Amino acid sequence: MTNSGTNAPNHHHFAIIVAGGSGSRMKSDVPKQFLLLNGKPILQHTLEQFLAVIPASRIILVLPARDQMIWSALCDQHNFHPSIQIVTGGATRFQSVRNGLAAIEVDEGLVAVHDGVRPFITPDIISTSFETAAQTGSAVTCVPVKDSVRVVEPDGSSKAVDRSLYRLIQTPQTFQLGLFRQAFKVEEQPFFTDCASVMEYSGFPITLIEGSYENIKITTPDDLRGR
Ligand SMILES: Nc1ccn([C@@H]2O[C@H](COP(=O)(O)OP(=O)(O)OP(=O)(O)O)[C@@H](O)[C@H]2O)c(=O)n1
Ligand SMILES: C[C@](O)(CO)[C@H](O)COP(=O)(O)O
Repeated sequence: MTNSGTNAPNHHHFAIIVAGGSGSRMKSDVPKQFLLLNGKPILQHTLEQFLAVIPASRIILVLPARDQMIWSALCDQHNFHPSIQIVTGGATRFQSVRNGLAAIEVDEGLVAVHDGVRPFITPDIISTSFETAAQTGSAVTCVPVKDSVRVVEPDGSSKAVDRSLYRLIQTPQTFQLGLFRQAFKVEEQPFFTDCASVMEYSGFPITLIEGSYENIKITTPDDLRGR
C-alpha cells in the first residue's frame, strides 16, 4: 500500500528520520542505529519501510556529523544506496528535527517524523499516518497501556490511575507541513520529548492513530536481546 485514500499526492509526502542521538542508554561501542539486526543495520531496516511508501528523494536522514562517514561505509558494505538527503543533527531531538525540516523547501504537503531506531515500523502504519494527517492535520502513533499504572506523589506514596485514559506514544508522527513549520518556530522547551508536544504547545490539535506493540524504540540493550 503506498498512497491509497490520501488527499495529498505522495510527491508531497516527506519523511524526516532522526538518528542524531548519541545512544547513551544503549552503551554500545557502535551508535545504536548502526547495530545489526538480522544482518542489516537497524537504520537500514527503518529506511526500507519508508522507501516502500515514499520515494528516496523525499526522505531526509538526520545524522551527527561524526557518524556520517560510518554510515556511508556501512551503506557500501550492505550495498544500500538510496538517494536520500543527509542532514547534520543537533544537540537535542527537537534541534535534529528542526535541522531536517530546514532541508524541506516547500510548505505544501505532509511530513512524517520517525525515530531511526524504530525499525519494526510497517508500511501500513506509515500510510495510515499520511492518510490521517491529510484529513486532520496530524497523526500521532500510539498504543494503549497494558500494565497497571500508578502515579507517584512527591512524598513517595503512590496511587492507582485509570490506565484506559493513557496512551504510549510512538513514531511516526505526521503533520501538515505548513503547520509543522509554524510550530517549530517556537523556542525549545524542556518538555518537548516528541513532535506532538511541540505541535500542542503551538496550539495545534493532535489526532492519535493506532500503532503496534512491535514498533519499539531500541533504547537499552534489553530491547535487542534475543533478536
Ligand atoms: N540530538 C538528538 C537526540 C536524539 N535523536 C534521535 O531521536 C530518536 C529517539 O531518541 P533516543 O532513543 O533518546 O536516542 P538517543 O538520544 O540516541 O539515546 P539516549 O537518550 O540513550 O542517548 C533516536 O532515533 C535518536 O537518534 C536525534 O536525532 N538527535
Ligand atoms: C519520540 C518518542 O519516541 C515518542 O515516544 C520519544 O519521546 C523519544 O524519547 P527519547 O527520550 O528521545 O528516547
